[in-house]
Amino acid sequence: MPTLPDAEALDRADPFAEFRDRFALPEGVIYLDGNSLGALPRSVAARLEAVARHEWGERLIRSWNEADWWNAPRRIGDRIARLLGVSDGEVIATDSTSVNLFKLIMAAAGTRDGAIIAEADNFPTDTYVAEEAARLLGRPFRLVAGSGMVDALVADVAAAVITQVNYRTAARADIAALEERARRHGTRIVWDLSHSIGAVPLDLARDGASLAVGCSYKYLNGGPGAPAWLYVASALQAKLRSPIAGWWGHADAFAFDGQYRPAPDIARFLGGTQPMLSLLALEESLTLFERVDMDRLWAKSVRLFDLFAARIEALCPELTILTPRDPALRGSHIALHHPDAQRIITALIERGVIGDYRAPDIARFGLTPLTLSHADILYATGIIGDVMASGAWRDVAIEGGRVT
Ligand SMILES: Cc1ncc(COP(=O)(O)O)c(C=O)c1O
Ligand SMILES: Nc1c(O)cccc1C(=O)C[C@H](N)C(=O)O
Repeated sequence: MPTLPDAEALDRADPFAEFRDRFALPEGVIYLDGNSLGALPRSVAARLEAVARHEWGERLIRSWNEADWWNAPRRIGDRIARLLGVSDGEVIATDSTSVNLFKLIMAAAGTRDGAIIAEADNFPTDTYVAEEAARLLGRPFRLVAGSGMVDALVADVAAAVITQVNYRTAARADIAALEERARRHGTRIVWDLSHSIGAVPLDLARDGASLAVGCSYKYLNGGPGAPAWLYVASALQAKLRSPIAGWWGHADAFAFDGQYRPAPDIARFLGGTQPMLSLLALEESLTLFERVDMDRLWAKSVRLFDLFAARIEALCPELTILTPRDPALRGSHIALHHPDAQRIITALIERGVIGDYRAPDIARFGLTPLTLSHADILYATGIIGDVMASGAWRDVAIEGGRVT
């Protein structure tokens, strides 16, 4: 079993060690939930203060032009595009993931007849939105097990919603293989990359993906409720129509034209006025990624996972690792099965190890390479081992409350 000297040796060779100080993490906490809400980058707090006091407080409405607020969704989209492996002008930062899913499913399914399908084991918002889109369009709707998606991409399917990294198990789908199959049948896939972006290396252009959405408050550290993003490959942009025709998506917004004409480009997927404070917080957090090589970041995630998994296997025979062991088949969190996962997570949070619980029986731990050291994993797994060996979790009262 790996021990502290092993972890310290890995920390000495860690190319991302300097990033930890860029985050404002509280003392006495090992934060293993960056896959749900990313930690606060110190520079984001400073930027928010400057934007509020100066750009809003002093420059007032002039900041739409002077501080280029108006172009923030595109500007931030271009930064996100680099993490997706696509080009400038193909991504826009806006709305929530749920709203962006709605826009892209309606747009994609609107180009041809056919059913809408979604994964039965996906994060519920994806299935809710897909089913409602099918109802609005009068199309058949089918739920498919994630593992059955390849076979489900058949000729009568207009659009499929697929999440690359599953929110519970972290199992990772093969974008290139699914796109290849979808192309053969003229089906469009809307990818949800909420648990992928900023965690696993992505190359959507190479893999043939043309539509995607995702969150910014997880591995991108954009803050609670940070604006999400959407990607539409440039070749498709003029062919797809957003179901939300708002003035920010108009070809000439300041003409205040009575007739809606969608912008010719990615801006047609904007609705109304965008949340500037949140967008600029996200813009600031993305500066962290400017100097991050995603392959190297992923290599650190793999080291953190291997360390975590080896220690859990040695210390906690009652916990079963649900996440695939092959790095090519998973994302950057680890899921452990136990019938009393909620009590265990609550006991760990009381001891400063913050992970989360997903009903009914999964304990989830995010392995975010920018904020975690290998020694953190050593200490955290040591505490998990103590809680399991002592049975301390059995005394935890669950009072109808939820653990997010
Ligand atoms: C796969 C996936 N999609 C979407 C969401 C959330 O969407 P929204 O930002 O609209 O709440 C989450 C997590 O909250 C998620 O895990
Ligand atoms: N988006 C969240 C929220 O608004 C409240 C609590 C948690 C979340 C999450 O991000 C959940 C997360 N997508 C998950 O993977 O379970």
